[in-house]
Order: sequence, then C-alpha cells, then structure tokens
Amino acid sequence: MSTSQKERAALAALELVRDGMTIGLGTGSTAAFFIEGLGRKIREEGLEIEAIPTSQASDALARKAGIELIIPDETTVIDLDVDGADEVSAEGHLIKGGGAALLREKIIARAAKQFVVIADESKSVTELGAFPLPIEIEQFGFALTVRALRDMLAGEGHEGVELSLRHNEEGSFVLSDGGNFIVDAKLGRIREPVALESALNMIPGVVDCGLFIGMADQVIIGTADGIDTRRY
Ligand SMILES: O=C[C@H](O)[C@H](O)[C@H](O)COP(=O)(O)O
Repeated sequence: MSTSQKERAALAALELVRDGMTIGLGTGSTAAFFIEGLGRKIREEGLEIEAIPTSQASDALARKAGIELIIPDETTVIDLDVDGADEVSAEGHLIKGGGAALLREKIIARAAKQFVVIADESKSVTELGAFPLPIEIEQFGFALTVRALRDMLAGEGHEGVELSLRHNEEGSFVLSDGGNFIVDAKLGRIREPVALESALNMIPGVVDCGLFIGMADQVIIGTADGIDTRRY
C-alpha cells in the first residue's frame, strides 16, 4: 500500500500521542487519517484516551474507530489537538474551514495545550489567500452582513472581491454544524492576516473566520518521501 502525503503527516502526529491524553480531533480528509490511526493505536497499545471531535463528521468517524468521546467542561485539559488546513504559510498561519468546521476547530485549537497541523505539500504557501477564505456568518440578516464584509474589505484594499455564500451540489446553502452560513471570500493575497482577522471578527453577524493566526505549535507536512516538521 502506498502512503499518501496526508497519511504520512497523520502517522507522524500519532507519535505525539501518549497514554491518558485528551485529544482534539480535527475535521477533513487529513484529520480522518489521524482519527483512524488513533483508533488503531488505542486498540493495539491498550491506551486510555478521551477525545473531543470538532464536527459531526469527525464524531461519526471517531465512534466508528472505537474512540471514547467526551463533552468538555471547564476543568477539561486538552493535551493535543490534531487538525488539517487548507493553507499553511511560512509563519505557520492558517486558512481553515474548507469543510465548514472552522468555528468548532478554532474553539478546540485555542483550548489545546498543543495544536498540531497536518497537511500535504499542496497546502504549504508563502502567503495566504489563494484559497478562498471561509467566513462563518449568522443566518439572520445575512445579506446585510455580506454587504458589511464587502465594504470593510474594500476599505482594506480588497475592492471588488468575490464573496459567495457556499452552496452544496443540490443548490442549498451549506450550514456549519452550528447552523450558520459560510461565505467564501476570494482575496487572492492576504498581506496583513492579523489585522484582517480582527477586522472580520468585529463585524456584527460574523461568527468567526477561517484565519488561524499564530495558533499552530507544530506543522507536519507530508512530502513525497517523508515529512517536513516546522515548530513555532
Ligand atoms: O472545515 C474544515 C477544516 O478546516 C479542514 O481541516 C480543512 O478544510 C482541510 O481539509 P482536508 O484535510 O480535507 O484538506
């Protein structure tokens, strides 16, 4: 069996798992390799692991893999969170949310002692922005929120940016697990991601955006014949 770059990164992240840990489970095709691998590791090594999924999809995968899931309370210590990304910059800043899970992913990444990103080489970029930035917005007044986004982005030098409400193949709006809409913003190039994240999250109606700035402790990129690990 040939190992894909995504799987290679996921297998490397499994090396960070220790008995007794509470682990955040990311969302997407790369995180799925980690979840399946974690299930195998728990069975083979008899580990005591509790996990918190960042989406209904990852919840279902984890249950299938036999991983014990918990709902965190205020005392919960999340030792490790492992998740994929849509783009990873040289500084370790991320774009996430291609699978509409950005809010739950950010809540868990923010709470985790160690946030590890796993990705294939195609996700590694010098500057964020080629991947349309997912922005999660409240359904109420969504058209007004889109207008406010457009106005703010124009003021920040992103005039005429294409903003689209995400639809599925049947033409219905895509909803996040929390029931919100997702707007994809084709920015092309994000020069100041720190300022942009703050400006986006200040707009009433914006629940959160897919910029994860300075959050990753470690990025593991699967390559053709190994891994490239970056620590921040
Ligand atoms: O909302 C989805 C997540 O942010 C994913 O982690 C991201 O889209 C990467 O997914 P994949 O590993 O499938 O490329």
